[in-house]
Amino acid sequence: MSGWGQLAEEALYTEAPAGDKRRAVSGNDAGQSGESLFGASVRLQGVHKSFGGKKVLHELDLTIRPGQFIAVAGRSGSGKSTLLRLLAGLEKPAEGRIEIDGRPVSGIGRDITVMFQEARLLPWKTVLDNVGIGLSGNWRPRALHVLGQVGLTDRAGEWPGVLSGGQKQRVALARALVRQPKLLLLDEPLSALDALTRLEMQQLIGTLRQRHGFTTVLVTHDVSEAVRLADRILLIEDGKIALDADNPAPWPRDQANPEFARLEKRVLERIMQTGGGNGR
Ligand SMILES: Nc1ncnc2c1ncn2[C@@H]1O[C@H](COP(=O)(O)OP(=O)(O)OP(=O)(O)O)[C@@H](O)[C@H]1O
Repeated sequence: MSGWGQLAEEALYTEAPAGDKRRAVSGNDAGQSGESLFGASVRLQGVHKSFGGKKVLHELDLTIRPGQFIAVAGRSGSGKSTLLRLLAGLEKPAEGRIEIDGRPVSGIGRDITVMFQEARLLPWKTVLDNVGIGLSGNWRPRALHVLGQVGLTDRAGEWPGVLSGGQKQRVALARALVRQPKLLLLDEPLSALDALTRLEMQQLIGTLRQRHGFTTVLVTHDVSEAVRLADRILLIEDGKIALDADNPAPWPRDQANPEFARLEKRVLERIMQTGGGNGR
């Protein structure tokens, strides 16, 4: 996974402008189909991205409906994080257009928040203050409300150092959600967690997404995670979308559901077929 750098860190903590008409954090937008009046629409047209002459993404066309949950899978080095960084405005495409709600990408902080593999909490701030980093005005009731949604109300006054890895990621999730994003970008946020904590976090993210209706793009190596969480799964290989599959299984998704197993098998087989064509 590539680093997001200082720019991302600073932008992550920037508050949405005053008067911005955000849906209340207790809103309920996303239906079973993932359609939402609140989530951002995303459109990529003819996107090319190279590093040092090496094509990473090319001729990428993609439309994401408001409120849809997309998982991006693929072999290591296939360009998943690059796609996420392009959506966040942290990288510019060499060619092509990327629009969020019909406007060119303007960066993290306003409508877009991100969650990384590491929670990136400030150790000298309490849990509550970490959630509220960069916010001004009367943010505490809102931050406490969101901490309640991730099950950490009673830890609000503690230091991050005493939390478990899963609890730290819950704080990071609260910090992302308190900004009421229209687009949530998840760059393998659960990959460092143990299996049980990971399952609990998947459930939490899926439930909160259903409740709030934000559009979500999750980069993951874990095909089960992709099928459990996403309405639609993209597989990137050789800079292109090698598979674009809708998930027929209804939320909450049960691994025992035959549709779940069929889709998981299909994605895994496709990954095996691709054979690491990028040579990485
Ligand atoms: N800033 C950069 N400068 C040069 N090359 C880069 C840069 N960012 C990414 N790359 C290269 O682009 C390719 C795709 O990287 P990317 O991080 O998008 O892959 P990924 O699919 O997210 O990989 P992983 O699953 O291992 O995290 C890799 O070959 C990587 O080395």
